[in-house]
Amino acid sequence: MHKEIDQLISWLQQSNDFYLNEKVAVKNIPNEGKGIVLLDGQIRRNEIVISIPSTHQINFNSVLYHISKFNSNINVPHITHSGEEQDKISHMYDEPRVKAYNIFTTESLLKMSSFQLLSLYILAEWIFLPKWSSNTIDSYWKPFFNVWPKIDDLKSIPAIWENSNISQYKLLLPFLTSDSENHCQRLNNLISHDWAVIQPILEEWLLLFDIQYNIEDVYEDYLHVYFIINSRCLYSEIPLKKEDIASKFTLVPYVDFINHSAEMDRFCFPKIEYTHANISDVGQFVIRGGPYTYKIPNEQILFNYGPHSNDFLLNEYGFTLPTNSWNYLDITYIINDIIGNDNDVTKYLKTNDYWGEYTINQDGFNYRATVALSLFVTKDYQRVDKLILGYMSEDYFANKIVNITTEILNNLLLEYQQKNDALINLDTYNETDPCFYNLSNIYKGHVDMLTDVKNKL
Ligand SMILES: C[S@@+](CC[C@H](N)C(=O)[O-])C[C@H]1O[C@@H](n2cnc3c(N)ncnc32)[C@H](O)[C@@H]1O
Repeated sequence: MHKEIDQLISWLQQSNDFYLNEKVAVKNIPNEGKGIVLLDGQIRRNEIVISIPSTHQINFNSVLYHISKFNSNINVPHITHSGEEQDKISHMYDEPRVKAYNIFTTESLLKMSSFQLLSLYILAEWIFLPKWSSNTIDSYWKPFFNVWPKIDDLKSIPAIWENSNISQYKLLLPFLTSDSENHCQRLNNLISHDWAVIQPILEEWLLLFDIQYNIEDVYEDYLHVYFIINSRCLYSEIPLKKEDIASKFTLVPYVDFINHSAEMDRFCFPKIEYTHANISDVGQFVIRGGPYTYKIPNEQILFNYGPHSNDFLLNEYGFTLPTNSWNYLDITYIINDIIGNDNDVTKYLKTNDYWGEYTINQDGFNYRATVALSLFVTKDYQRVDKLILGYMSEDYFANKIVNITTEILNNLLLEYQQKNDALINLDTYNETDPCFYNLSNIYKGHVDMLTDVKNKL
C-alpha cells in the first residue's frame, strides 16, 4: 500500500495548490479499509488537513476537459481544451483515445448525468485503455485508480449481490430488512437506467477495438466503478449541472480516504474554496479540523457522511456501525395494513396529508404515526384535529394507543429475532464475513432501538 500512496502523493504534488498536513498519514484500519490517522502533534479547529485542486478531481467538468483533449469537436466554453495540444494529440496515430472519444459529440456528452459520464470515462481510462494500448499508455488518473477499493472490498453492498452475475451472496437478499430492500431497489433502478445509456457506447468500443473482452465482463466492471463513485463522491457545485442535484459531486483523491463517524459537527468538515480561476471552475476541495482537537497519535481523522441509518450505510457504502443513533424503521407498510380497511380514517388522513411516511426511531413513533394510530384507535376526529393543529398534546392519546404500539413493536422484535436466527442457521454463515456481520448488525441495531422504545412506552 505504501508505494501506491507515495505515488498518489507525488502525482498530487504536480500541483502547487495541493496541500497535505504533515501530521496525518494513510493507514489500514481493521474492518474499515484505509483511513487517515494523526501521526503526532495536534489538529485544531479550522486547521487545513488536506487541500486538493480541481486539476486532480474527477467530476463532470474535468471529464469533459480531458475527453476534449482527444476530440477537437468537443467544445464547451471555459471548460474544454482548446488549440494546439488538442491538435497535436488528435494526430497521434497510436493514441487509442482519439479513436474511442471520436464517437462523442458535445451534445451527447452534455446530456449525460455525472454518474453516466463518470462511469463511462472511468471504464475507458482505467479498464479499456490498458487493453486498447497493450499496456503502453497510462491514464493521467492512474495513481488515483490504483488506491481505489477492489471489487471484493465492496462485496457487502446488496445491489452488488443482486446485480452482479458472479456474486456469491445472492442467498442473502431475502435477509434484507424492508428498508434495505427498498433502498436496494432504488439503486437497482438507477444502475439499470445508467447502464442502458452507456451500454451502446461500450459495445461500440468493443467493436472498434479488437480486445479479448465482452460486454458481460464490462458490466461487472461497471458495477465496480459505479460503487466506487457512489461510495467516494463528495458534494460539490458543478456549474454545468445546476439543475441536476444527483450530478453535483466530485471525486477527490486523498480526501476520499476519510472514514465516517455518526457524530455530526464534531470532527473534520469539507469546504470548497475558490482560490483562483481554474480549468473547471469546480474549486479547491479543502478538509479542515472541526471543534474536536485531535491530539492522540493514531487516532482516526473522521467526518460525517450525513445522518445515515445502518440500512442506508450498508446499501450506499457497504458497511454498518456497531451503534448508530440515526437508525430508524419505515413502518408505513405496517400501519397502512392496520388502518387501510377503515375508509373514513384513511380518507381523513389523506385529506389532511397524514397518509404514509410513518417511522420509528430512538425517540419512538413519529408524529405522523401517532396521529394515524390515535385516530384509528379512538375515532375521535375532533381531538385529532386539535392534535394536528398543535392545540393538544400527544400525551392525551398515549395510553389509548399503547396496546397497538406495543403490538407493532413486539411483532417487529420477533421478526428481527427470527431473521437473525435464520441467518445464523445458514450453512454458509460466517460471522467474520462482513456481509453476514453487517446484516446481523442491522438486526441488532433495530432490536436495541425497538426495545428502548418499548421500555419507554
Ligand atoms: C470514502 S471511502 C473511505 C476510505 C476507505 N476506507 C478506503 O479504504 O479507501 C468510504 C468507504 O470506507 C469504508 N468506511 C467508511 N467509514 C467506515 C466506518 N465507520 N466503518 C467501516 N467502514 C467504513 C466503507 O467501505 C466505505 O464504502
